[in-house]
Amino acid sequence: MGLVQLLKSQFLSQLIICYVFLVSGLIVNLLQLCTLPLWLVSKQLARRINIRLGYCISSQMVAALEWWSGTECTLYTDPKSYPLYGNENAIVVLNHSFEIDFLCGWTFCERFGVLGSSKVLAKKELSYVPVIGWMWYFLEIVFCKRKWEEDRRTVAQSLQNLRDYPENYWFLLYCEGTRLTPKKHQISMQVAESKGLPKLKYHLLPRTKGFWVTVQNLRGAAAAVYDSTLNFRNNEMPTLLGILNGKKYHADLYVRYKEMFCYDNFNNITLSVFWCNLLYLRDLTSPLTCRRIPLELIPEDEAECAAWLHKLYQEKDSFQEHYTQTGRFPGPIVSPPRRPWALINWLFWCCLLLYLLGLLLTQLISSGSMLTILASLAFCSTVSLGVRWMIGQTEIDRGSSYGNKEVPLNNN
Ligand SMILES: CCCCC/C=C\C/C=C\CCCCCCCC(=O)SCCNC(=O)CCNC(=O)[C@H](O)C(C)(C)COP(=O)(O)OP(=O)(O)OC[C@H]1O[C@@H](n2cnc3c(N)ncnc32)[C@H](O)[C@@H]1OP(=O)(O)O
Ligand SMILES: CCCCCCCCCCCCCCCCCC(=O)OC[C@@H](O)COP(=O)(O)O
Repeated sequence: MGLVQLLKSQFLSQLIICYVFLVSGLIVNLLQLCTLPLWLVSKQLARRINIRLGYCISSQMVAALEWWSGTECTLYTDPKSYPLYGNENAIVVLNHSFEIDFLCGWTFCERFGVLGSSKVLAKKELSYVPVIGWMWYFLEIVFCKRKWEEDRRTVAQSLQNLRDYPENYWFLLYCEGTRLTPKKHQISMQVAESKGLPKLKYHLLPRTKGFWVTVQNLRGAAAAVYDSTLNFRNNEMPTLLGILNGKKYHADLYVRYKEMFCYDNFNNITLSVFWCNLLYLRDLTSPLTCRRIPLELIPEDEAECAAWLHKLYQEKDSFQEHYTQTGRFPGPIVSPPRRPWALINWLFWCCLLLYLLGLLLTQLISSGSMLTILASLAFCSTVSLGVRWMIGQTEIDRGSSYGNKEVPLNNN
C-alpha cells in the first residue's frame, strides 16, 4: 500500500472529510432557509440560487468519488445522442442494485452540467436525513410514501410544479422501488409469475405507477427517457465506506438507444419517430432511426404504459446478461471527462472549515479548561456517529422492508 493510499484509509482523514461535509452542509441548509422569502418575490431566482447551493453539497460527494477514490466512470451510448445529454430535460430509468448507484448517477449529472438541478422520485424517509434530505426539500425533489393511494395526488402535484423549472434537469426513477436483495427478488418474481410476466434475473419487477404518473405529468416538459443500466467491473459491490477509504472502483453505465427501421407500415409511432428525428436529430438520410427514447413513444394509457415498462425491464435484463457474459455493454464508449468544479468547491470548503477548526482548537487548548475539552470530544463523537448513521442510509443491509413481504397472489 502506497503512502497516499495509507493516508486515505486513516480514520482521521475520513473524520476530517465528514466534518467538512457535515458543517458545510449545515451552513448551506441555513442559506437555503434564508432563500424562503425570495420564493414569494421571484420563484425562478430562488430556484436558480438553490440549484447552486445544492451543488455545493452534492458535488462534495461527487468529488470524493472522482478525486478521492479515483473511481472511473465509463459511458456506453450512442455518440449522436450524446450532444443532447444535459441540454434537455429527461427521465432517467436506472437499475437499483448498488449502494452507491445514486452517487454514480450524480457523477454523470455533474459531467453533463445538471448536478444541481437534477431530481428523483425518492422515499419520504430520505427527506428527514440532515444535509442531503433538507437540501432536497429546497430543490423540489419529489417524495413518495410508497403508498399509491396517498402518492397519486402528491406525486402528480410535485411533478406539475417542475414543468416551469428554469434549468435543465434529469428526473431519476428507480422503478424497482427498492434495492435488490435475494429475498425481495424472490418475492417480486412470484408477483411476476402471478401476472404472467417473464421472470427477470437481474432486476426486481418494476413498479409501474410511478413511471406512468411521471411520464404523464412531464409530457411536453421532458423530451426523452434515458434507459440506463449500471454495473461495476469485477463483480464489485461498492460502498460509501469504501469510497471514504479511498478504494477505487470502475463503473460502467449504458444509456440505451432504440434503433427503428420503419419506412414501411407507417403508423402513429413511426410518425412520432419521424418528427422526433426532424426536431432533435435532423438526420433523415439513414433508415428512420430513433436514438434515446422520445417521450412521444411512450403510451398514454396506464395499462399500455405499464406493459411498455415491463418490456423495457425485460430488455434491461438482457443487457445485464450481455455484461455478465462479455464484461461490457453493447455500443460505443463515449466517456465524458470529469470537470474540476466539484474538486474546486470541495477544496474551498476544506480550506475554510479546517482554518476555522484550527482556530477553535488553538483556543480550546490554550483555555486549558477540562470541561470545554471534554465537551468538544463529546461533540466530535456525536458528529462521527451522526455521519455514520447517514452513511447507514445508503447500506442495503439496513434497507427498508418494502418489497420484503409475501403478497397474496391472484393467479387469474
Ligand atoms: C445515469 C444518470 C443518473 C441520473 C441521476 C439523476 C438524478 C439524481 C438525483 C438524485 C439522486 C439521489 C438518489 C436518491 C435515491 C432515492 C431513491 C429512492 O428512494 S427509491 C424509492 C422510492 N421510489 C420509488 O419507489 C419509485 C418506484 N415506485 C413506484 O413507482 C410506485 O408505483 C409508487 C408510486 C411509489 C407507489 O408504490 P405502491 O407500493 O403504493 O404501489 P405499487 O404500484 O408499486 O404497488 C401495487 C402494484 O405492485 C404490485 N406488486 C406488489 N408487490 C410487488 C413486488 N414485490 N414487486 C413488484 N410489484 C409488486 C401489485 O401487484 C400492484 O400491481 P398493479 O399495479 O398491477 O395493481
Ligand atoms: C464528501 C463525502 C462525505 C461523505 C460523508 C457523509 C455522507 C453522508 C451521506 C448521506 C447520504 C444520504 C443520501 C442517501 C441516498 C440513498 C439513496 C438510496 O439508495 O436510497 C434507498 C432507496 O432508494 C430505497 O430504499 P430501500 O427500500 O432499499 O431501503
